Amino acid sequence: MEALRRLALATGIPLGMKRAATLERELEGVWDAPLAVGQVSLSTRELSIYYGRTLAVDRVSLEFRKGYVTALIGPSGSGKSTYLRALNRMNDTIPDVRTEGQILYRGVDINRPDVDVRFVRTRIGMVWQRPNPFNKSIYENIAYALRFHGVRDRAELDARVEESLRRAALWDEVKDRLHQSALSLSGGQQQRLCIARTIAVEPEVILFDEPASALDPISTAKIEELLYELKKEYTIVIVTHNLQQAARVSDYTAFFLEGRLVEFAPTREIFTRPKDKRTEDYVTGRFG
Ligand SMILES: Nc1ncnc2c1ncn2[C@@H]1O[C@H](COP(=O)(O)OP(=O)(O)OP(=O)(O)O)[C@@H](O)[C@H]1O
Repeated sequence: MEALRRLALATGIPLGMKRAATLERELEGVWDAPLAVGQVSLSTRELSIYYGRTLAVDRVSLEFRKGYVTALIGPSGSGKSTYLRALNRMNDTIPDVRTEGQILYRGVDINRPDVDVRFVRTRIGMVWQRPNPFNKSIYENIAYALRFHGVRDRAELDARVEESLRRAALWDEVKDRLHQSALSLSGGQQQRLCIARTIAVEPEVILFDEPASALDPISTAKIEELLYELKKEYTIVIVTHNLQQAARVSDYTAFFLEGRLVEFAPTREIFTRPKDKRTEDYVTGRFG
């Protein structure tokens, strides 16, 4: 039970959840249909999020497309992380949070109480700021998540562990030490292992909450290269404080200020000819 509790904390997959399957039924034949690059996989309409009575995100509407990285930027406290966490219902784990408006995954609203958040989090994965591997072997970090999702066959487990590690650009560094503790890896390797663990359950969208802010420059560069590779197959949303990083890795940028979305545009436009004076002041370092 303790192990399951830890898995729930690390992956956001809640315990003891009855599989309501409402969402799976609604999305039958839809969620696993291939999505072309450029199609919207996730969006929000007028999404507002309150902590108690405090409004942290104010009526934000945005669209996230397959094959692209969207960066969420803005000063501290502008609501980026709160918004990101809402996208796979991770705020449900925080007491007193209220979310209004729609979160549409392939056009179906997942911001409803009858939705199985476990299914949501399988489709929409999350990578946290600090690498959080389990205190288990490298292999088990991934196999464990797969078993939780019903994969039992040893050959299939081996193949999916290898494929996930390859996609996370970690295989060559760990293939000879798969059964060593994940905690023996460097911080950057641990973060790529967490990415491999997220990829293993085959999500469509990956949410990154400042994935490189705890890493050294070389590890950061590896994560950025990886984002470039991953975006070919996924829809990626990343919160970053690092404006150069947003400019390097993202295709679209959303600028948040005081809980509101000020501007959303192709990254190049946000950084070279923003429409809003506040965006310009922020990206040129006049505040924040
Ligand atoms: N668990 C919480 N309980 C109460 N208020 C919270 C909680 N988390 C965030 N807030 C508040 O919500 C607002 C938005 O915070 P959030 O962390 O989403 O902003 P952010 O833009 O991601 O900031 P940072 O870049 O510093 O992480 C802030 O006013 C913050 O104090």
